[in-house]
This record gives sequence, structure tokens and C-alpha cells, in this order.
Amino acid sequence: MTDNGTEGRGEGDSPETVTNENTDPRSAQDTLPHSDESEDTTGEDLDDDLSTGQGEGAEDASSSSSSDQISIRERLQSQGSNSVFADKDLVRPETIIDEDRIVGRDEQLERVIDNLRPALDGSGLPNMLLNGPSGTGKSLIVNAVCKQIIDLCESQNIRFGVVSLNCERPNSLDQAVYRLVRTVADDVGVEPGVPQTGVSTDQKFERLYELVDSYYDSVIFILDEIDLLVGPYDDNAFSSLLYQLSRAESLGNIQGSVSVTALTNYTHFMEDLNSRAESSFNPDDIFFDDYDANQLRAILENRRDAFKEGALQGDVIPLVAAFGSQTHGDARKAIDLFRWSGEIAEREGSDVVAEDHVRTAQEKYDENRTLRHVNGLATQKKLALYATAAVQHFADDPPEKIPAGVGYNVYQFIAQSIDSEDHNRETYVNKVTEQKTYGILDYERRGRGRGRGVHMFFSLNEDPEALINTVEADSRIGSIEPEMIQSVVNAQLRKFE
Ligand SMILES: Nc1ncnc2c1ncn2[C@@H]1O[C@H](COP(=O)(O)OP(=O)(O)OP(=O)(O)O)[C@@H](O)[C@H]1O
Repeated sequence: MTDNGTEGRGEGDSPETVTNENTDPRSAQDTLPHSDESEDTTGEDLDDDLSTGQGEGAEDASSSSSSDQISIRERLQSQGSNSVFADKDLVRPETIIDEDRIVGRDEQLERVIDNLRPALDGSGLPNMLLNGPSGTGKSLIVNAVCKQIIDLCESQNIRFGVVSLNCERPNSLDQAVYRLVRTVADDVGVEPGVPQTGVSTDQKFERLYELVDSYYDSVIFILDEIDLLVGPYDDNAFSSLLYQLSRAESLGNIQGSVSVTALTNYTHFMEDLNSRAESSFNPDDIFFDDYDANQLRAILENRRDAFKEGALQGDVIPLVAAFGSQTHGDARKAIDLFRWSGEIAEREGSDVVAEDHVRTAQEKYDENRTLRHVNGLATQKKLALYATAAVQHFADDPPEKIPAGVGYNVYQFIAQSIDSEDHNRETYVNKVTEQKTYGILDYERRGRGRGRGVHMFFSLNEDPEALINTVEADSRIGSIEPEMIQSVVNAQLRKFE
């Protein structure tokens, strides 16, 4: 039924397993048909803690410790027999579903098919940018097409390589290239041939090209969450990676055809590319828009058989779809909620999933949403959001709405204090306004009276203190004295008045 050949990421966490770590609920797959990573964090479900055997008596996990205590074995067995699930993999976002379960997306599917068809006759492959909010099917569509191309190529003795990288993981260009080397090496069953440290990034690129050239006739690099590839001293590591990979074919570093396909949620991504990358990357831009409640409903209906027959009460799917469409029509969220609802039902010993289980799952999701989202942001976005929240948090007289100009000056001060590159005002504003998609804030432009121009203002939908604490816990910003930030905020607000 399903090809669950990919690893997971943090997104599969059940609501109770979310911690103050980077558990941004986004998904991707590494190389098809297998993965290259070992740090698998997915699949932690609500019932996992029942089987860990922690605490007293854990060492004697296979037998009953006393007559009135239910053994771990019995609990495991009873959990299985009570399960509301028939095929739980179908409601894990990382599972690559069969194409007959894909709902809509005909236009995007067509474009990706047209672009990758040349792999079948060895002609040139274009670069692509798959752009759209989280959970709108970008990974699903490109991987579904690649899966078919791999099969077709195999039958014609053509070697088509699918080399995927989730750019959220590596912390530098160097690490990203090393991971690509490792992914190809694993796929073709050879040693990476370069050490992780001690050699230059150029040497790693050379090894990557050598492997690709030796083992593939054509290749697609799928770079998921491309905008998150930033290094500690290089906010533009994503540009460097796109620049190098997209030139590899024309420079003759790779003889076969190459498609560099980048996936991002960030609508202004191309504006952040440096000019070198912009001129060499040049992708076919394919947009993935939000799902509405009806589409989410259809997506869930197509996975109804994840549950045992009769285990879903009538209102469950419409309610999960309605919750899923509340933010921005994220299919991953809807699928997570669907699974969590089932897990909550199981926990309560119920053999049917009811509306109440869905509501409990949604409450737990909301509790952790902001934390997960902010933790998963790239450093520069965190910085921009932090500076904006700081205006409200540190002001002696907090403004109802945060003037973008004030936020930008605070942003510059913070970036310089921690030796981070500071971007221009437009980029700061873009990074902050993007957070509207995730419900973190709203913005508006309004005049300040005659002759005083039109200004952009932000209003936070989240507690500024919670945002500040989350970013501080996860970055160098925490090292700046709060009094310093406070005095900059108040001085800038006075200047604005
Ligand atoms: N049109 C669809 N039909 C069926 N399932 C879908 C559809 N779109 C998305 N899904 C499911 O939703 C989940 C998230 O999709 P996917 O990983 O492709 O999103 P994405 O746009 O790549 O998100 P992100 O940008 O966060 O990585 C997956 O489990 C996928 O199978």
C-alpha cells in the first residue's frame, strides 16, 4: 500500500512529545528510495512511552512483576488489540503515498512531469523552485514523480539519481556538501571518499561531482527548506550551494544532465539570492497554494483506511479538515491531527475516534505551535522576529503597534552586537511580514498625519515574552544585556514619536 522508504523528521512527533527543541513540523525525504540520515526522530507517538520500560523494574521488562500489576508485555499486547488503526503509516506525514491518494495538484504535477521527462532520454533537465506554504505537497509531488522516473529509467538501463537534502539540518555550506556526498555514496553503495572535517569544501564538491559522474546518467538535487541553509558566518550559504550545483553541468564538472530543485515556504526567496546564484540558478517557478477545508477533507478521506472499519465517527474527518484549514491549509498538520486524535482515543481505551479526541489533539497542537515554528526559523528570521518582539517587550510604554522603522533599528543593533550580518530594511521587513502566514503577527501600513508619511506597523498575535524567551534559548542573542536592548528600544521609540 505505502512505500515508507524514507526517514522521518521532527514533524511526526505527537503533541505530548514536543519539547523545546527544533521540532518544526515540516517534512522532507532524503534520497529515494532510501535515506541518508541516522538521527531519526519521527514516529514518536502518544503510545511510545508505554513501551520504553523506564523506571523501576525496567530491567525485568519481559515478565510480570506482581500479580496486581499489568506487565509491559501485556500492556503492549493489549495496546495492539485496542488499536483504532489498521495501517498507521498512512497517517504519518513522512510516508510516500501511492499516487492514487494524491488529491488535486494536477497543474503542479504536470509541470514537474514535463520538466523531468527529459531524464528518460538523457536530454537536459531544467532547475525548479517549488514554492508555497508548509504542507502543501511540494515534497510529495516531486518525490512521486521521481519515484516513477527511477522505475522507468531502471527498465531502460538509465541511471537516474535522486539526491535529496533537508537544508534545515546542515549548519554550513561545507556540512551541506558533505551530506550530499554521503547521500550519493550510500545510494550507490560506496564509501564517501572524503572525511567530514579536515578537507576543504571545494574538495567535497569535487568528490560529489566525481560520484555523480561515475554513477548517474542524470541527477536531480532536491534541496528542501533551501532558505534555512545559513552558516554561522554566512547568511547566504543557500546562494553558494545553488550557485555551485547549478553551474556543475555547464562547467563540465558533471557530464550528465542536472536539475537543481529547491523547495521553500518563503515566497520572497529569489529576492534573497545573491546575484551570482540568481543568474546561474534561473528556475521554473512552480507555486503550491494553500488547501481549503474541502481539499483537506478529500486528502483525509483518501487515507480513511489508516483506521479500522467503523473506528471513525462521522464528524471526525470534517472537524480535522476544518482545524487544518484554520492556519493556512497545511495537509501535514491535518494528517498529524488525524493520527493524534486516534492515539488519544487509544489512550482513553476507546475503540472509536470521536469529536472530543480531535478537539483534545487540536488543543495540544496549539500549545506547541509557536514554539515549534520559532525554533525552526533560520537565524536571520529569528533575529528579525526577536527585534520586533523586543520593541513591545522592553518598551517603558509598550506601543500598541510596533513601527517597522523602530523594529529595524533594534534589529541592526542586535545583529551588530552578536556579529551577525545585518540586512537592509526591506529584507528585515520581508522576514517579519512572512510571519503573518504562520499567524504570529499582522501588519498594516498607515499614515501618521499630514506630511509624516505612511509607515508599516506590526502587531503581534503571540506573547512577546514567549517569543523572546524562545529565541534567546536558542541563539547568541541571549548573551546581550537586556538593559542594553531596553535602552535602544526606548531611545528609538522616542525618536519615532
Ligand atoms: N495533494 C495532496 N494529496 C495527498 N496528500 C497530500 C497532498 N499534499 C500534501 N499531502 C500530504 O501532506 C504531508 C505534507 O506534504 P509535503 O511534505 O509534500 O509538504 P511540503 O509542501 O513539502 O511541506 P514543507 O514545505 O513543510 O516541507 C505529506 O504527508 C503529504 O503526503
